Amino acid sequence: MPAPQEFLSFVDTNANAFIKRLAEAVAIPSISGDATHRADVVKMGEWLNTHLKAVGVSTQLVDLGKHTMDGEELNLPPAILGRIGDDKSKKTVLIYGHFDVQPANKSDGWNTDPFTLTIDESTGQLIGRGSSDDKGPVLGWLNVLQYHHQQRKALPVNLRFCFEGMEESGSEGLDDLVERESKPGGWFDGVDCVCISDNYWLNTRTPVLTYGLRGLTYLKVTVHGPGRDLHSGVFGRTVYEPMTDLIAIMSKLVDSQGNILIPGVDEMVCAADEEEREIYESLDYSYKDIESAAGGPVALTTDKVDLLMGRMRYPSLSLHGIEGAFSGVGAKTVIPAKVSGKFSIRLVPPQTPEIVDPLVISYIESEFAKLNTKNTLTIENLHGGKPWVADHTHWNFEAAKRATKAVYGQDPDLTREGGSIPVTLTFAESLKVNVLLLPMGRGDDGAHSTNEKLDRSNFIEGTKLLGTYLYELADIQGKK
Ligand SMILES: NCC(=O)N[C@@H](Cc1c[nH]cn1)C(=O)O
Ligand SMILES: [Zn+2]
Ligand SMILES: [Zn+2]
Repeated sequence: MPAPQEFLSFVDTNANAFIKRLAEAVAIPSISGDATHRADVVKMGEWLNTHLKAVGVSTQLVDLGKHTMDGEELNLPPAILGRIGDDKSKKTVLIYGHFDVQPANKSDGWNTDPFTLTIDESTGQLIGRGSSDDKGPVLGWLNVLQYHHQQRKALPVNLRFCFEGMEESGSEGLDDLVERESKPGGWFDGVDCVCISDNYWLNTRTPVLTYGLRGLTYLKVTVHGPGRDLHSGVFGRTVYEPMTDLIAIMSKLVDSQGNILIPGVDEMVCAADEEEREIYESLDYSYKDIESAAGGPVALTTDKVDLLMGRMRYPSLSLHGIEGAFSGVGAKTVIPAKVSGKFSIRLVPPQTPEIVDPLVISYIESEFAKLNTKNTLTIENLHGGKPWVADHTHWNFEAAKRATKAVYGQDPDLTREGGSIPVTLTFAESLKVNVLLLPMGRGDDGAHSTNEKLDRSNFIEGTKLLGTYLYELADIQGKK
């Protein structure tokens, strides 16, 4: 059953109203990683809940309890469960998305206010934090629902929803909820497949379906010693300096070619053979795509296969920042008393945080011991998640392939994503069904970066894609 022409025309006719709704969502700075914005994450959840109910979805806000962030105890933002349709003759699809965003300040280098959706009429870009990750895709589902509700059309499948407000901060509390609701009689009982729209095309041209995600382990290494910050003229060359020790440690984690220096971590992953390299060779990609998305000529290599494998099938270690270090303007001559280095490792099968963390911790401790310092070291895991790989020959992917061909007139590339959505594996394992990643945005959207954008055409055609996928699912031979 192809998507009705009436649906496709409805999306075109209502495009400006959909963009206006996206602007409302972007205006709520729902930054999950910043305690001062916790009320905004809750507000964003309430906004989404109201909009879901307005298009006929029955919802429930679920309290996920409390957590501690930066030493402060906070209420976790409630998750939203939704359901619409209970027709036993139809497939039941679970949709996941998140309504929290990464931090953003104009001073980071944004050309516009990050929380005011700015429409660049010359390029068609909708610029604002969360436009692509993940408010645009979540609102894409609202757009699909609006058509069916307003035009009194039955959906081709039953839908279940799970939206959370902590994805950018480790999805705390969500695994327990998913495991509980996947049991018989739970909210997700009867789900036949899962669809997540929360990643990106590889480039700006070719739509993709994604069948893998890297896992993550995020670590914080703290070095402290002096009782307070010190004057470097008075104390320099007389005391062990925490920042010097931390930089020594951080510099031994990864080299400038991206090789992970922690013994056993890179070695855990087998090398790709020729047959596997051919899979990457077939993808529409060039080092120029990564350089234009990165905004500079900084690719590690011009070899497309090595670049793609670096992103999709090998682990990577990135240094993110140093808390407690002097970072202001001017030339403060301070010796910081306590500094914390933050870094993460993207993991691929067979790596998990449980396997990799002990290697990292024992390596850092042994390197720290070599420094012969009197300072003290502590290592914490801030959060993590396992990698995930799915069967891309499943009917769930086949439906998405047909939908992509119908909307974009081209076959999608099949990719593994370099990022992480930890709950994906939880869905796959708890429900024992296929999970599909069906991205809306392009590879140069700048998710997590400055000037994040979603192209107007990706929002509008992407909405058509999500709706068309539901019609193709209804049609396809599979369970039900
Ligand atoms: N769009 C998915 C995404 O951006 N996921 C994050 C998850 C995360 C983990 N810790 C902080 N964020 C990612 O960085 O891959
Ligand atoms: Zn996301
Ligand atoms: Zn993200």
